[in-house]
Amino acid sequence: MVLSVKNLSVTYAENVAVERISIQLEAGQAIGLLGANGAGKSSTIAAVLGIETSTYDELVIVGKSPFRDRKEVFEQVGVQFQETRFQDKLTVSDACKQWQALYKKTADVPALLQTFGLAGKEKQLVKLLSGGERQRLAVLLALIPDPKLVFLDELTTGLDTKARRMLWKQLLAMKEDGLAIVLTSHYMDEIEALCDKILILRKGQTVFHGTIQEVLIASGKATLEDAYLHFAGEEEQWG
Ligand SMILES: Nc1ncnc2c1ncn2[C@@H]1O[C@H](COP(=O)(O)OP(=O)(O)OP(=O)(O)O)[C@@H](O)[C@H]1O
Repeated sequence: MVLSVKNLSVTYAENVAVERISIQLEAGQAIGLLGANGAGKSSTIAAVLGIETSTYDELVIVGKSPFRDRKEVFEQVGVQFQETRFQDKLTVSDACKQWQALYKKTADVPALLQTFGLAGKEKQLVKLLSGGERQRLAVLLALIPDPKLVFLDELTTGLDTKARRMLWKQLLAMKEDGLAIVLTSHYMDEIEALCDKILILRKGQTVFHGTIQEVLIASGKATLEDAYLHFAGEEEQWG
């Protein structure tokens, strides 16, 4: 098991942001964490990584505790955040080198640059990359540790169709090689392309956890988008 979370809750002051969430993930599997804005997806990821305080019955990530074995977990887990911030004078090559320096063992960076369509852009300032290129760089950096598990937050927001397809293809190939993925996305085609199972949060509560086929049956809807809206409580109202 690459990730085992049992009954994890996150509370801010008196507000419960996530209540008793459980996730089990094996090597080569991907789970989609779904929910409306504010449903608790980012809080869950932060808690699983040990960045946010939480209560839980079990929290084991790549066989370790994110608190006691922070270093070992860090070496084997990649994280792509929604908006990665880069320094003004940083080039693509500098960013890769800085990231590589953080890890003992790293993936083949020139190969990753090729895969992500950034070969030839090594000397360009990160701030001058297009939004989509910067997004691809953020995913590339998350893969530099050659992780067993990667957290991808809003993976292809802002990417064009071709870039999205290329990224999916690459991640599917990495899954075949055993990479486990926790993905948050508001795009249901992305979830269908990459995920073996989904967990839908609504105001911090798990309202569905299962496969895509199961969510269609349970909701009585024909498409994942309709099934998602049914469970996430986004039908016909804000919030
Ligand atoms: N540091 C914090 N302090 C207090 N409340 C917080 C904090 N972080 C998040 N929250 C609240 O916890 C709830 C869950 O937020 P979270 O960011 O986990 O949602 P999300 O599902 O990731 O949303 P989005 O899709 O908008 O990124 C929200 O009500 C949010 O306002």
